[in-house]
Amino acid sequence: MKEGKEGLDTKVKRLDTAVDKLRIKRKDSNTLKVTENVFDDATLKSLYTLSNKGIVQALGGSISTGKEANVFLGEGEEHDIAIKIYRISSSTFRSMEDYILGDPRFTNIRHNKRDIIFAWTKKEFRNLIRANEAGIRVPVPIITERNILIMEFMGENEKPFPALKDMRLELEDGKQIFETIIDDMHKLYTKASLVHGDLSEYNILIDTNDLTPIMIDMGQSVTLEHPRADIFLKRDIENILRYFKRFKIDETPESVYKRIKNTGNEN
Ligand SMILES: Nc1ncnc2c1ncn2[C@@H]1O[C@H](COP(=O)(O)OP(=O)(O)OP(=O)(O)O)[C@@H](O)[C@H]1O
Repeated sequence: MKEGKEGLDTKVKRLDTAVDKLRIKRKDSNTLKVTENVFDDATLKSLYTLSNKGIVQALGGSISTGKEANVFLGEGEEHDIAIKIYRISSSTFRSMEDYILGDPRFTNIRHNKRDIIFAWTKKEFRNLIRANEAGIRVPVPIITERNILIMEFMGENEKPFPALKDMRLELEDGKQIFETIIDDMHKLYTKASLVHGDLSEYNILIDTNDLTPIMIDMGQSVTLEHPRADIFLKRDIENILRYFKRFKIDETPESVYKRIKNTGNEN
């Protein structure tokens, strides 16, 4: 039966099947209980679509409940995946609107909450693609379906890598991570033409095998044409320098700003 033409009963039955399917397969018995408010009908339907496509094989435990989104572990076609679900009931969508409206990639968005959240999800997907193509370590995005973003799971044995804020680092390791982050910010600016916009020790995970920093949470990242791109860049720099002060970094906001924008010494 064609979608849109089915009766309410059929629809509800289909959603029930979706819940059952996910329930049977889910690994963590608390997942649905903890997160009932995430799984509204529309979101369940999207999960069901992703499950039918084989992209989500199973829904795992909750990794995080953030201000706007929940992140779950999932089983993908070949590897573990991270499933980021923006809550339709998110209360911060006004600020989302500010970031979307200054972005020339999203000029035709209708100004209702749902459309803004779907656009936001796509925006994070596209930003991750651009960052990945610029050679920055980010979760490789796989697909979006309305308010759901599926991406590479950054972690091991079903445990996400720790955030930078939770690492205890030796001085030399801290210095090395700082250098990589500035390099990444430079690549993001000059190659991907993006500014992260919310960069801090909270939105950088650390691969514990080789201490590579991994940038995450790129929904709010903006293109350089955005009227506030430069303000966001300066704020990102301030955040990073504030955190890395403890590693006796010999840089100022001005010197880092120059390094990030410098296009002169590319090989
Ligand atoms: N691809 C991923 N692989 C593993 N863990 C992830 C991934 N993406 C996000 N996480 C985990 O989920 C947490 C929240 O992710 P993210 O910052 O993208 O969501 P958020 O809802 O914007 O969070 P917040 O509101 O706290 O800023 C991260 O700190 C990290 O622990």
